Amino acid sequence: MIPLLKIDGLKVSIRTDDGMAQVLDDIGLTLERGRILGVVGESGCGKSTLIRAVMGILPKAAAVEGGHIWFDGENLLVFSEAELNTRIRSSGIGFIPQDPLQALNPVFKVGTQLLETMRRHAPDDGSRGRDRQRRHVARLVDLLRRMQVPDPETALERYPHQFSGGQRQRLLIAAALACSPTLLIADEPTTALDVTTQHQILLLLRELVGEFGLSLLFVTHDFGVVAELCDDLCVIYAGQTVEAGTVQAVLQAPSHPYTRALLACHPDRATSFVGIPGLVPSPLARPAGCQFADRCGEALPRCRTSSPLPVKTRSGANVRCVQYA
Ligand SMILES: Nc1ncnc2c1ncn2[C@@H]1O[C@H](COP(=O)(O)OP(=O)(O)OP(=O)(O)O)[C@@H](O)[C@H]1O
Repeated sequence: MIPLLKIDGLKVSIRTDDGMAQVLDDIGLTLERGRILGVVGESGCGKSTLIRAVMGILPKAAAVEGGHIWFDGENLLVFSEAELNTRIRSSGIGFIPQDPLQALNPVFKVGTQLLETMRRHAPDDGSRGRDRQRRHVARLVDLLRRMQVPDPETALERYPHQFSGGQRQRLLIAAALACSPTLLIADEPTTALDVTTQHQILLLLRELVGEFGLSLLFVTHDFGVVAELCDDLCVIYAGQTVEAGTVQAVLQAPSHPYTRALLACHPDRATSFVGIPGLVPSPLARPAGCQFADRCGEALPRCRTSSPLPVKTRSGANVRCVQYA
């Protein structure tokens, strides 16, 4: 069966006052049906731009310079705005944002906001007017009950501030599911939550993937979350996929020096507070050769001149590093 989402060779640049920023430069990933793929990378690696490219909401100054985004076998990059609206942003892909407080307008009731999303994006089921509205309310109440939001019948009448952070995130998961998508994209949805609430939300997401037959693309910088939630993992650095494989393969035997450096920084593994020295290169001034070479403890002279392509290692993961080329 073809994967639900497959991205290959994706290149995106953004026009800025200081010149063209090469933000994505050869991103590749595969999300199989019914699986959870974690996309990991430091701040500034291009995770949000990748999500925007998949959802067709890149900024106007952005240009896709190469590659494909295959969704259910169709290249989203050739879809018109109208097709993206009716087929992708509605029933195709559901999005769970990082910050529910920012995503929900504080002055409108939760029901008003979620129903507006459904009014605009829910697939046409033949119902009209009040009948359609009644169906949407019933679907939302069912979903809120499933998300274990307290008093789901009255929740729609409440305002965002009347919910806790974890409950607000559950509201947004319900909103993302309301139009019955096949792909869910979550952008660090548990970052602002305490550890217990984070664990509950991750558990809920895992259950929903099985129950609703979804695939989940989960963006995070936290390997702990990846280990707990994901089946597969794609590590990105400076707009490139540097390592991709099953979570088991990559976490047990990380091949790319960047993956190893990121893992060494994780609180569960680090013996003291450490970080990777140096910064992600600016997309306005990408170095020649391997993008990680300047920060890599294992860099060889040729790393600064040759740009390796991803190759399969013995663990089954794909790695972009001259050591394996
Ligand atoms: N509209 C834009 N104009 C100029 N540069 C941009 C724009 N959007 C993103 N960039 C640059 O592209 C790079 C990747 O940004 P992006 O937000 O995709 O990274 P990220 O991995 O999601 O980071 P974070 O985890 O901090 O959100 C950064 O260097 C950023 O400054």
